[in-house]
Amino acid sequence: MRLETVTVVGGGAWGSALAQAAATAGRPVTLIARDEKIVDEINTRHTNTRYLGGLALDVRIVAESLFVPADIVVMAVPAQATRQALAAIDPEFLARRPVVLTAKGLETGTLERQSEILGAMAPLAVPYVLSGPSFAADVAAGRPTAVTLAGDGASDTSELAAALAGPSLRPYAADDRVGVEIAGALKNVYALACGAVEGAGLGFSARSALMARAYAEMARIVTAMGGSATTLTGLAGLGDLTLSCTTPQSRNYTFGLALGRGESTQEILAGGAGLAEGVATAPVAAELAERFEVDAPLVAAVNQLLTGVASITHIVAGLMARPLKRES
Ligand SMILES: NC(=O)C1=CN([C@@H]2O[C@H](COP(=O)(O)OP(=O)(O)OC[C@H]3O[C@@H](n4cnc5c(N)ncnc54)[C@H](OP(=O)(O)O)[C@@H]3O)[C@@H](O)[C@H]2O)C=CC1
Ligand SMILES: O=C(CO)COP(=O)(O)O
Repeated sequence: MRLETVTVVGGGAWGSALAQAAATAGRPVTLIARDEKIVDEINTRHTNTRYLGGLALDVRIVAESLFVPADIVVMAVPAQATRQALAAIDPEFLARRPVVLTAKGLETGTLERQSEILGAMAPLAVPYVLSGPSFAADVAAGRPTAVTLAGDGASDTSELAAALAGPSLRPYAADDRVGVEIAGALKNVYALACGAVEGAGLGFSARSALMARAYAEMARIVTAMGGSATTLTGLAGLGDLTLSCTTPQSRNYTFGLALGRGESTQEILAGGAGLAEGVATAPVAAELAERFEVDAPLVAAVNQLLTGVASITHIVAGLMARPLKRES
């Protein structure tokens, strides 16, 4: 199959960064942004100041407001917007083509993963998931990043990985699409928790303990949902959990910092916080954990914090008082 041209759907930070990676690797790339002002700015000034500040974008990136078919389609809108963005694309343009899903979240209401949404909206598309430790600012600036690109084992992911690779973006091919999708969504929930621990001044020992227990919880959820725990040892699991749980460069971590300092979810949202996918994903993850009968106290704790039913002091005391058990 020819894998030369790329269309990236989503004119935000991540879509622009992925378009930049494709362009600097010499691939013809079109970036689809729904905001005409952003389309115009990218085409004329070669910047996307709203989402990437003054960073210079590759002049070869062509921005459009309407979908342009390509050999590879990359979806890079927020997880809750993927269904709507796909609805604007004729499914025939996606049929039998690789569609790379990059949003890290689970859909409210349906509880669906991104590939399930794609399956409903464009059943003949060939779904892949790209995830891992990769801030848009780093990818766009050409700093070295490595990610997991997962198919379902039925298709040749290595060929697609080669078609997406560039000097600063190194995709590793994998087959556990479910594991990668769940890991990417859950790390945002745990990043909220880790930010809250720092915001409440509970110390880095607590944060590291939380990360390790989050990893164990993630493994229980992933395996219950049909993914592999081994996937979590890689970039999309340990790699992204480590990145997002340790720095305020993560929007989820920053949202958690504010929660830990005592601000409510509503106050933080009203203050114009950047996209924090974990906020919408946390209740979905709790529902899925219940459906798959998985013990997920940390997902539950994040939901308590987000809804404001308990203070962080109370929540942490509850976690510390859980019955002692063997580590697993
Ligand atoms: N930023 C990052 O470092 C990374 C982000 N991701 C993931 O990528 C996804 C997108 O994040 P990111 O780009 O950072 O988010 P941003 O908030 O930077 O950008 C979101 C973009 O999506 C557009 N959009 C929103 N709703 C729709 C819609 N219904 N139809 C079409 N376009 C829409 C927005 O348009 P408008 O400007 O008009 O509102 C905006 O261009 C998230 O799931 C995130 O977890 C993954 C790895 C890294
Ligand atoms: O997923 C990311 C880095 O891998 C980006 O994290 P945030 O969405 O929390 O900023």
